[in-house]
Amino acid sequence: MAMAGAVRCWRLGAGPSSLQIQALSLHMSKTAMGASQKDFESAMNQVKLLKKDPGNEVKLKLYALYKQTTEGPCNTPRPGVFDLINKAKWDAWNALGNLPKETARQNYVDLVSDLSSSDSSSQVKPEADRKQPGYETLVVTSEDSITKIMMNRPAKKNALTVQMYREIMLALEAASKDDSTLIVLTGNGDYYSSGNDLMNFMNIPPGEMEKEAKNGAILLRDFVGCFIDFPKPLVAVINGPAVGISVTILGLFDLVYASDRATFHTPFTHLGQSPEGCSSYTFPKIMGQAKAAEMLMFGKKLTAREACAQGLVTEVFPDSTFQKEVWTRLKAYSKLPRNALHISKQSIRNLEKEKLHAVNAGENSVLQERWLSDECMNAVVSFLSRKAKL
Ligand SMILES: CCCCCC/C=C/C(=O)SCCNC(=O)CCNC(=O)[C@H](O)C(C)(C)COP(=O)(O)OP(=O)(O)OC[C@H]1O[C@@H](n2cnc3c(N)ncnc32)[C@H](O)[C@@H]1OP(=O)(O)O
Repeated sequence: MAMAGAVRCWRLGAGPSSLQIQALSLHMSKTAMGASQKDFESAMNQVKLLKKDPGNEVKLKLYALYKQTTEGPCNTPRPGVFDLINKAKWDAWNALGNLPKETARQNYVDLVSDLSSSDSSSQVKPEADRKQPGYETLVVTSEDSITKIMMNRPAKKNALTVQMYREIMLALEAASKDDSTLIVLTGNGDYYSSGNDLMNFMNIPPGEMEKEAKNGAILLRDFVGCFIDFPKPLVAVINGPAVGISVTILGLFDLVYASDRATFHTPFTHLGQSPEGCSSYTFPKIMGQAKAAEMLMFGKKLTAREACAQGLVTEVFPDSTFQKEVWTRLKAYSKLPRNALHISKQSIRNLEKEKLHAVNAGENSVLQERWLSDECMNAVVSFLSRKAKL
């Protein structure tokens, strides 16, 4: 809503200390002898420096006080019923009745002083301060109502260790309760993720195989369950190639943005394994039976553009502008009405939740058996011995 004079612009400007000093001096002048014309002018300048948009209700109040101070009581005709913005402004001004100009000026200065104080205390912290502590395999940050969960094992192509599955679940749990509007999952480095860390299958004492397979299936059930039940919009920012489970759970995301460098690969048969992440249900729904079979059964690797054409990816961006374009888009989306967005997500998901949990349980019990098979063990040993052969 544009409002002449009083609330013209909200732009980046003075640093916190100068804002605090000006807020303090405004506060001191108002308590001493009533606001002067100079205080009023200074407050008008101060409004332009606010970093945080105070919202339409406050802007209307500022507008009304500004008009009352500079022109006195409202005596212009009420704008027509369809001129919504000017009508709201007129109503706010008119509501001040015969408030004396000096009182309006004082109230304007007081209001700006309060806004400046809260604005300076809520200014954006540097990146290091925004990083949430307590994660070893992730970097979790919150900014612009977006919580970003970044997988952070770039040297291992963000392969998912047991610790990483657990930390992602914890980060999702925290994000479901924080004040963010959107949640992003992305990867650090050249890969989005190379899927399950094949070392998860190693160093298991011979007698413990069945127990470990059972534990793995429980962990996987809970991990995928978090994505099924997640109440807010989930966005995957696919910065590079994605393999295995990092691909299959994409069917549970709301938006998937990919760099044109990304690829999508689910080599389950090659690994003696079977699909998980609810992909045996979501992929045929998303891309049709034939294309899903090519990926999930025959391990066909898709380019980002192919994955987009098949409906798995929302949009593909050139790698050179990927981060800039995606984050501009997400920042705009994060300003949408939060509750409406969350309710829409939940309405869509609730239709499928029961089915998805049943699919998740079924996939995991099949996988639990697969992990004990020779086919699976041979594939893991073959990957791990590859390095030794080089
Ligand atoms: C609790 C259990 C839940 C199970 C859920 C079921 C999930 C299933 C899946 O996700 S199946 C998919 C599993 N992933 C893979 O099969 C990929 C294996 N990795 C590769 O094929 C390659 O590493 C690559 C194509 C991803 C990348 O190749 P390249 O560019 O040549 O890089 P490097 O191979 O040299 O990799 C660098 C470094 O990272 C290690 N690494 C990469 N991916 C994995 C992985 N998935 N598991 C373990 N380690 C991985 C690789 O060994 C190198 O390590 P090094 O530097 O040699 O120590």
